Amino acid sequence: MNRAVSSIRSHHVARLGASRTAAASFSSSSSPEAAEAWDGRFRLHKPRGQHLLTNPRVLDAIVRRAALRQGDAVLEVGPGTGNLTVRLLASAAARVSAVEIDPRMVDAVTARVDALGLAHKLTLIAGDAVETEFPEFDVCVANIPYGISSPLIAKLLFGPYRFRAATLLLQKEFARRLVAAPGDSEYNRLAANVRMVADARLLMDVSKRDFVPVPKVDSSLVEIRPRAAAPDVDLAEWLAFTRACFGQKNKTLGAIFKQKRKVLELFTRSHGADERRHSNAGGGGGSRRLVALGGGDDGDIGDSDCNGSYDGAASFSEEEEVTAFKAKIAGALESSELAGKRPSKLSNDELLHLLRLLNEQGVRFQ
Ligand SMILES: C[S@@+](CC[C@H](N)C(=O)[O-])C[C@H]1O[C@@H](n2cnc3c(N)ncnc32)[C@H](O)[C@@H]1O
Repeated sequence: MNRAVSSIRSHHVARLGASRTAAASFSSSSSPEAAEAWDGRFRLHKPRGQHLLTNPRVLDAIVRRAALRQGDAVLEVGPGTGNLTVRLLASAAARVSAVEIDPRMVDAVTARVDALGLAHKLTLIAGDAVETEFPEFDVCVANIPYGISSPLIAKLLFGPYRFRAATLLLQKEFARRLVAAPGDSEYNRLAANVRMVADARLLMDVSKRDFVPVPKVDSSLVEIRPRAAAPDVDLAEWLAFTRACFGQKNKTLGAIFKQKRKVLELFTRSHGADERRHSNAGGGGGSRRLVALGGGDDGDIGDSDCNGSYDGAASFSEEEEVTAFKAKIAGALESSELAGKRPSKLSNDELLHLLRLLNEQGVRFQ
């Protein structure tokens, strides 16, 4: 979110009559499939996730499942040549803002929307959706490049945005991990973090044959609804805690938090956090960290099981302190009765209970 928006093009040129004619031509019953087909006018870049969704019935279904309301402001990420964009523009939505990284796609969607007389409803933002500040929106509807799924969802859910729902087409396996519940074989940090702030559900599966060029993977449409009330936890602390827990999700929590390296890492961090808290007294540092997480950070909320690395070592004089610190961690685990449990089997309430006990003992993750 730190980088400036590279350019914004707003179009206010069309007449309403032209929009109505255009709107009529997007329903699958009246539009020939050729309207969505790719004519090969330039090379599509697979590393940019440029797989265009060309099945009009699937495109119509996505807009239907998004349940747009009269007057909605819609955010689309990666409009490509505009197959979804034109349907969003023809819906009840008042306006669509679309963020596209590839200038060739920006030109393609601009020309198409101009020709349909719908440009007055579209704001096209040329830039990287992970870095670019989004305008206000009510709903996000997008067939996104799958490579940015995790940072984009982190930005939507842990950034400053307030919106009703995001209806996103995602890689099928990623979608399954996103909606997994505690105890499911796919349950993971991503799902735990999303569950903390939102409800996520699968809407439908989409075959890879509905895209051009055909990708290696199938897709699923997912709806993510942020909860109205913010959870009663410092989210930056929670995200750092789940990183520690799920880094080795097949180990028990007792085994994870007994490791010398982990204890030393937490010891150093907790002492650093104490110093930061004292120097920041009354400063509201938690929320500032969260804003950074929305885009300036690595945006990771758990799609990769990564272990934090730590290269520090305790000096002799610290050894006793570290031993006492280790005992505090063990004490918190014991009173939670979760030492023998794997994080992937636990609900967020159980994990949150453990985090609170650890925090009470002065153990900090952020
Ligand atoms: C999967 S295609 C979807 C195209 C179109 N929405 C459709 O359904 O046919 C993803 C689009 O996102 C664009 N894109 C890739 N990375 C992006 C990023 N970081 N920010 C914004 N757009 C990006 C690609 O150029 C491409 O147009």
